[in-house]
Amino acid sequence: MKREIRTRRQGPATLRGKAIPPTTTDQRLLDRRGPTDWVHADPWRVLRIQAEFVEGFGLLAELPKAACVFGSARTRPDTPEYKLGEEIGAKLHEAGYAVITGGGPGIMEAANKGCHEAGGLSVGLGIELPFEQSLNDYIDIGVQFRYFFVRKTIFVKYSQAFVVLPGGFGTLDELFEAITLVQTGKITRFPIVLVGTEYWGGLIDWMKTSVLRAGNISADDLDLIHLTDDPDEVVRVIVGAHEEEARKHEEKEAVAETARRAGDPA
Ligand SMILES: C/C(=C\CNc1ncnc2c1ncn2[C@@H]1O[C@H](COP(=O)(O)O)[C@@H](O)[C@H]1O)CO
Repeated sequence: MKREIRTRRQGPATLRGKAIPPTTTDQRLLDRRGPTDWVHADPWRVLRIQAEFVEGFGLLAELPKAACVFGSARTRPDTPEYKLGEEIGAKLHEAGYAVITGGGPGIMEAANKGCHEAGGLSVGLGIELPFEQSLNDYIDIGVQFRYFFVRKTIFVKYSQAFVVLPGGFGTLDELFEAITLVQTGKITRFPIVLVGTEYWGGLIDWMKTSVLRAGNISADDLDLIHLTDDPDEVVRVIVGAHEEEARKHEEKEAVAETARRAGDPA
């Protein structure tokens, strides 16, 4: 007579006899008792990080072409910089771009406002900070991130240009990240426009007199940055760079097509 062996199937695994645990996977999932310190452990964080990427990619996958606008979180609405941010937001929309910002106050709010009120698509990628802060009121699509580095990836992935108005450490961080990505060829088709000749002039001069002179960058690297005060010029630089890139792309495609035909006797 055949011996009856206690068997448990657990996903793809088969467990028999003493290998069978006292509870099922579902029981363990649904039972709230037990330690909770795993919530603060790195493997669980990795899943949260993954979830932020999934959320961001999913929400923005169908975003049309877009430009990021960066600048100080502290700029007040009654300042010329705020007005400039609004104007740039509106003009980017008129040129066919969605506007992406960090979703906060100051220049971010100004650019979102300009774009939104002009009828454009205004996006805010917020960040969880030690103090309570909600997304500004002029955002059509918003995401709140836990992790700065995930948010930065999303800024770069879903925009085709960076516009940088006067700002502090956060703005400088975003500016230099963008320059580094373009300089190292990690991103292409990516105009970077600094707005505010008086504010940024000193930094550009220092790059020329110190950084370039020391040989730490090349003269070409400085060409990656455009500097202006004029919102129309901001848009002209971006549109011009993208048209030039599209032309180059078409040329390349035409050369490839000719080569394909030449190698194809049909
Ligand atoms: C300090 C204040 C609010 C901070 N809130 C922010 N919300 C969203 N994004 C922010 C915030 N602060 C910085 N950032 C990011 O950095 C850039 C601005 O930094 P800066 O140091 O002010 O130049 C900005 O582009 C954001 O992406 C006051 O209420």
